[in-house]
Amino acid sequence: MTTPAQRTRTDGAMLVLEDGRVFRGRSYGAVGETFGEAVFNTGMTGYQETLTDPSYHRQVVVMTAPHVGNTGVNDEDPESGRIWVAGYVVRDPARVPSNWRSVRSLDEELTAQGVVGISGVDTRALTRHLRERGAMRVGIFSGTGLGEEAALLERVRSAPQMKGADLCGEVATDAVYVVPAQGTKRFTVAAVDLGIKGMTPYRMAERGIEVHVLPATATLDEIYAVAPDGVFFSNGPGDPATAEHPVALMRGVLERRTPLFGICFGNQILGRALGFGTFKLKYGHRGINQPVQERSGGGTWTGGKVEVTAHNHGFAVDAPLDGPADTPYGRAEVSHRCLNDDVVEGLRLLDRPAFSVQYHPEAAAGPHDAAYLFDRFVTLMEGQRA
Ligand SMILES: NC(=O)CC[C@H](N)C(=O)O
Repeated sequence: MTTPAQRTRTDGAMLVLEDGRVFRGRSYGAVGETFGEAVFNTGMTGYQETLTDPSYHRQVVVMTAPHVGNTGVNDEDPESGRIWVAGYVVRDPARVPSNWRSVRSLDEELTAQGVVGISGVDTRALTRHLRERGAMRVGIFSGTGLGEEAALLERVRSAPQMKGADLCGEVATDAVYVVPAQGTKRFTVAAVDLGIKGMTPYRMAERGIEVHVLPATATLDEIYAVAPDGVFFSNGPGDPATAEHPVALMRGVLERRTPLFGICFGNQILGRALGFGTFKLKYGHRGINQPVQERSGGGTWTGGKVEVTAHNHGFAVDAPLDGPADTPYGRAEVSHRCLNDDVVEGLRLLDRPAFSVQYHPEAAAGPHDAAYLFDRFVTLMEGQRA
């Protein structure tokens, strides 16, 4: 393997999109080749959290922020034990990282983890292309992987699609683990790991919740064996239309009327459990400054407040924005919508203790506008005890 120090900055790399558009740049991270779905992330900060978010499994992430790697890599910020993105595209990588927590450069980290990237790409032009044409398959090639454009294009076109991909089983834990409550334990939550980010159990733990993280293949009996006050369904990669087992599990939880909270993939699973469809967005939402409005009112629901939120989703729920709909589990309404494009960003049951959001209240790196959703989950569990 070529180390970043050995490599000359002129080592060429090529990015080939499924529709035939090609971008040339320099090798960044590991040398070799990789395939995935090309998506763009508009966050100006949080590249470590992005890289290690399991929901990015099989995606090649294009950063719109022009300088990436400025603060290097530390051992505290990862959302999981490894980098999950399939490939990484940046414009201008930091040559000298600078931060008091930095232990190595991002280039070194990508290389050590075998993640193939490309730098020196006009990421603005690439992002505009993806916005116009939609997310699509892509390949990055460097070193001996560089070859005839036509042959490379052929290989990109034979890579798997994100639509129809069933990926939770590839990223979720195999064994149960427990994240202890901080301070006095108040509640027990069973969290179904569909690709959970490390910050999520932490946000619950700091509210006195002991979190039992269960594999995506867990059964309803295994969930109830921990005597949960609430059940949580996490974020995760792939197409929610394939997630038959999580949908069946969630229906079991809804039938028992156990307080339920879902994030991102968990919101899509709730949509499906209620009988709504899901669909693929043209290019998705990925960034940390998306405006979302809470539509639901009453109690702790604000009926109009706008929050700035972190997103990473390429699919969405198809549910009616105009008022509650009847479902097998009572009335359900769209609780939140994205102000950019009216995409459903949250669901709420009116007759059972269950809600979910499409975005990320655990939000590392920030913003923390939506942290109240964890308090709302606590309130549901308190209500069930009363
Ligand atoms: N972060 C997530 O949970 C993503 C959910 C789903 N894989 C999507 O892309 O929409």
